[in-house]
Amino acid sequence: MKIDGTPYRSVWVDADGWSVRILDQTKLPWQLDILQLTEADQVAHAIRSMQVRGAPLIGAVAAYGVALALRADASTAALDRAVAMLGETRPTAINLRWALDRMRARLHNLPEGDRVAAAYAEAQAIADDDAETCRRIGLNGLPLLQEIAARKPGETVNVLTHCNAGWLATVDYGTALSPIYQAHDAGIPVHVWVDETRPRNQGAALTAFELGKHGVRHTVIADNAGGHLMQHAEVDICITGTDRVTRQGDVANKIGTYLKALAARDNGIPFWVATPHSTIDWRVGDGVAEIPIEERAEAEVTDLTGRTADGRLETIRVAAEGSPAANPAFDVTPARLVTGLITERGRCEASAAGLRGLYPEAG
Ligand SMILES: CSC[C@@H](O)[C@@H](O)C(=O)COP(=O)(O)O
Repeated sequence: MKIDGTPYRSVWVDADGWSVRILDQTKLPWQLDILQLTEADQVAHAIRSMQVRGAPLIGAVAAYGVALALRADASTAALDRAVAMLGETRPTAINLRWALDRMRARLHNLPEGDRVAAAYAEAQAIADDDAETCRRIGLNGLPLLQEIAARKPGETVNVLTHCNAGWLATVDYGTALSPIYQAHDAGIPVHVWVDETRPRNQGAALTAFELGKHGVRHTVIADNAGGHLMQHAEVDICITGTDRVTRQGDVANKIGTYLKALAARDNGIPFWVATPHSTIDWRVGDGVAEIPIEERAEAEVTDLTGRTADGRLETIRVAAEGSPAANPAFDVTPARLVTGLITERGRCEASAAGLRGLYPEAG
């Protein structure tokens, strides 16, 4: 996708042919900082500190992290160490484990001398696969927005989304935002309600930035506003991304997604979740019981970061001094509240049967 006319992916290999470039997402939308990663430790830090975030993107960046580790030491022990170290950076998004398992499977049995080139090729394949997958998710989600537009000709199609599941969260195009970009490009008058997504404000900062750069009409709302807007017919459809879909169709996503799904159900509004194949965890059934939920630092809740009028980035405390905070970063929306899943293979019911129908070869 583009920023001010320049095309970007959210991760790429530098012109030097080996170092890895990312956009520092802790600085967006205020500064466009491109970081250069040269060691696996830096990749782990980038994922942990959320310089890169979003389930598909952390998988792809971790894959490049393995390549960087092997460049320093191509032994099997180093491969295993890198996979273990990178795999511990964030617990909820299954794409991380999916990408690292794929890297290990590809590289483990190769002679040491062949591993570095093969690691870069595999990481590139993961990144390219993600971009194409997300493009297809857009194509497969587009009819949902076209149907709404056909029901109310000339009127705005209002979509509500949570967190950032756009191109910044993937390698390109995004998941939840991909159908929205397709619809906008096709001339559908789409408008997006952007949940601010406390505590880290990925909606207000990243989704709003992306949509603005693409010229998509949008409005940032407090997380608590969605239910009210739904009650007053201001939302036609909710579309979110996900960090892990279970084989029975439960969906983990950014904290607060579950509450939006409940409000959508109460108001008869379709609640769709866009997911690439790499986000489906066939080993897990009951998402509420089994998906590990990341607990992040209290400071993300007690403090806020933003830009001052004179252009400085500043973090201030908004919670009462001394009050403790809890920060579960994700929640699980049970399949019964999900209208359906949008995948690169098409759309399906959020259920074991629905997923099996699209992925008959799975586990
Ligand atoms: C296509 S991204 C899907 C999810 O990863 C996204 O909705 C989300 O919850 C991201 O959380 P984050 O904590 O910013 O990594």
